[in-house]
Amino acid sequence: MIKVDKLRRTFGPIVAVDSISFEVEQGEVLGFLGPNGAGKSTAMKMLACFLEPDSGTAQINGYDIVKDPVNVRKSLGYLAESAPAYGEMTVAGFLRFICDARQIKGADRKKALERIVPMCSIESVYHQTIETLSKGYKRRVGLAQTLIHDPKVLILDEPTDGLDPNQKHEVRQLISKMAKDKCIIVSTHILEEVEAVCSRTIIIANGQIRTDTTPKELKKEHNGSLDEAFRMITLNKVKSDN
Ligand SMILES: Nc1ncnc2c1ncn2[C@@H]1O[C@H](COP(=O)(O)OP(=O)(O)OP(=O)(O)O)[C@@H](O)[C@H]1O
Repeated sequence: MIKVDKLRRTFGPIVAVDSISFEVEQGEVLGFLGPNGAGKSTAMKMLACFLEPDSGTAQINGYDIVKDPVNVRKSLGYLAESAPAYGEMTVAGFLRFICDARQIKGADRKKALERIVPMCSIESVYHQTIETLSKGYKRRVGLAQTLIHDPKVLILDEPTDGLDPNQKHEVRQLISKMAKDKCIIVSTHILEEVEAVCSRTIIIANGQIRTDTTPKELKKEHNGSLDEAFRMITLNKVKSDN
């Protein structure tokens, strides 16, 4: 469902994403791990057609991100790192706006909203303006926006950022519940999140893929500690670069 082929992006002299290739199948939740500035968000933005690659490409649900971005956007839900939402809109107004943009109308709209509002636990803030919401609720509204058209592919950039432990747990459960029918990439700094929701993990550092394995294997190879695995895999290379 996701096939990434030598995707590369630079910003002036900075190589943010350095020719990465990987595939993700339906039913997989791929954890995208890496230190600050590793290139995770840049890679996700390219997959979601928010940023053009310098070279390379990717197929999402069979559509090419360079040649067919409209169909790519229809096939996927993308939660950006700091989900952009219009502060002055109410949650209800914002979700109606997203439905308009995605051409979800009439009975389908009613069904979509009845599904998504309880799913993301935003009933209590539904008529509140977005600028007055706490960080956690803003994140949940972002998640509702991402899921409203029930896309096959989900690209979630730090979906639990800003949530309290209960909300983190809820969102992880939600991701696990959806996983069977979808193809999901989740970026995170939280190693326990990788264990909780990911069937596979890619560690990226300096724009390159350092490892592509299961969280279980990764732990096994590093004395039962994902923390150590992360440090060894990311810091080692930084040391040898310097
Ligand atoms: N618009 C931009 N202009 C210039 N440099 C950028 C831009 N976006 C990203 N970069 C640079 O590209 C590199 C990768 O950034 P990116 O945001 O993809 O990393 P990340 O792994 O998502 O980091 P974090 O975990 O901190 O969110 C960094 O060196 C960053 O400064």
